[in-house]
Amino acid sequence: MEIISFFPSWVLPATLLLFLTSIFIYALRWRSSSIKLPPGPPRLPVIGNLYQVFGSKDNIYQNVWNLSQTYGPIMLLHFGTQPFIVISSTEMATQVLKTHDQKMCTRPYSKASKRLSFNYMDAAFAPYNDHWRDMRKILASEFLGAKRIRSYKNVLEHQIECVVRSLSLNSSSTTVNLDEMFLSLVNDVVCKVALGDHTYREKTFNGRTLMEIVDETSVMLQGSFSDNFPTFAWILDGLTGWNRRLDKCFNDLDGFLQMVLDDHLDQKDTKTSDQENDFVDECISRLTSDETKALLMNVLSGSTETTAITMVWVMSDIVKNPRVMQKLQNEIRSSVGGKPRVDEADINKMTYLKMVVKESLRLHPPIGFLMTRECVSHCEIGGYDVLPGMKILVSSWGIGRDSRTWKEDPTEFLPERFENIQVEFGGKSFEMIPFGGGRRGCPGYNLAISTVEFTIANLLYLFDWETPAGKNEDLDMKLTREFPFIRRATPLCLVPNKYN
Ligand code: HEM
Repeated sequence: MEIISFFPSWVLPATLLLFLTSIFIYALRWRSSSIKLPPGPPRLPVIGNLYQVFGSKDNIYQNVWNLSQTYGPIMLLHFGTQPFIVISSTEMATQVLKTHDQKMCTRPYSKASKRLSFNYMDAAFAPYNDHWRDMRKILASEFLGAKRIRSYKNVLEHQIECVVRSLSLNSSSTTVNLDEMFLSLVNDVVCKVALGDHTYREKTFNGRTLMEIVDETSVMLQGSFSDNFPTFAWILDGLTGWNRRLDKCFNDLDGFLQMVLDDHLDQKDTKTSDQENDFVDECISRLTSDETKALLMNVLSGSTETTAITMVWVMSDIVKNPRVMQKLQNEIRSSVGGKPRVDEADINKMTYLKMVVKESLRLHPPIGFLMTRECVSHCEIGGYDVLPGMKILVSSWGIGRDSRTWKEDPTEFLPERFENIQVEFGGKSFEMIPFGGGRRGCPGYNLAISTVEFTIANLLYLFDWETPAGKNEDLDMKLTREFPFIRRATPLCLVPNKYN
């Protein structure tokens, strides 16, 4: 008692505060020194590991895969100053997309994704929150729900009919560019189903067609160089003209979609009761205009290129492997009988077709790294710490070729491997993940697969396909060095011969 009264009254609380602060600092130091980050290759100042990923002649997916063979299925790379955790095995992908999904399911901020998603009003780039959940539900019920899928399939059937007619009119020696043909087919279908009218394909805003605007949007969504050098962002993006390009892209996207919304609002009062609401009508009735535009951006940029690129790779893989083409055509032609076209019920009988599409998606997923995720709270993966704010890149390209999972000739195109391996999409298994998984997995995978199967079955039913030189086995399968879509380095040009 006496001792306490000997000191001024502030001394005791101050000592206690000092003591607690020291313990806190010590605990923090101890904690940070005990943090075990994943291994990674040595990095250079400022650019980090960019030179190892973009510096060699191989494609970037192969470069990252090669690094993972040395540093392991979970590694740390720095793109500029930004740390990325790179995942390259089924086991580690299961940890990210299933075990720790809730801690890994937000998307990182970028200037482009914020602007082009109308301030994160969308379902693909929005952070993980209630708004994202609501938008995803609307997408699932109004674009991917049973009623809309029925009309999607009718439109697809009609468009395939148009493609078949135009192919049949060509002479048998005419070469067809399948990259263009598939993109145009998917764009027509998605435009009609999402916007209610396929003539939007021909309309322009500021001199740009919708597809040009969507293309540019996909490019800008990859972000700017400065995303990896945030300290210099304002100088780099200003000097390189990137800010101006983003402004133009946003103005075109916003302007075009506003035109679509205005058309729908104008027609609202003249619609008769037997005319069904299209996707835009449904969105307008329950969302703000920015939310509607953001969701339309997701549908247009998320479904068109991805589906068309998949069709190009499936067709390339089939043509490159005459044995597979023959076996597949036998299956299709015997399932359909003598009918003029393949219908949906026939597809259910075609087990080999399903294996072929899976095998192509395994070797050629159109998106080589899943859309970047960001860790929201500390977790441990493969014995390493992953810290909040770190970005996560999952290599679907590498995982599909991993010899630990795909033991039999992993780089060979061998659809029969699926006779013994059960693989399902939608986050049920992670041996191959072309559609990602977990909460942020692709909601459109069923629609995409059925579109690809139906289109390919019809084209193989009605035509035999060969390369202009007639040597199908020699088809070049090189990839572009582009990011994020994995495309063929050269367009797929083939000659269709009508099958009688
Ligand atoms: C072959 C075609 C397609 C492929 C390969 C594909 C692939 C992907 C991938 C890899 C992701 C990221 C998943 C993740 O982070 O785990 C994704 C997300 C997404 N996809 Fe697809 N996709 C395709 C078709 C479609 C279609 C037809 C739609 C229809 C609207 C669609 C809408 C979306 C949306 C909205 C997201 C964001 C999901 C979220 O963040 O919650 N995709 N897709």
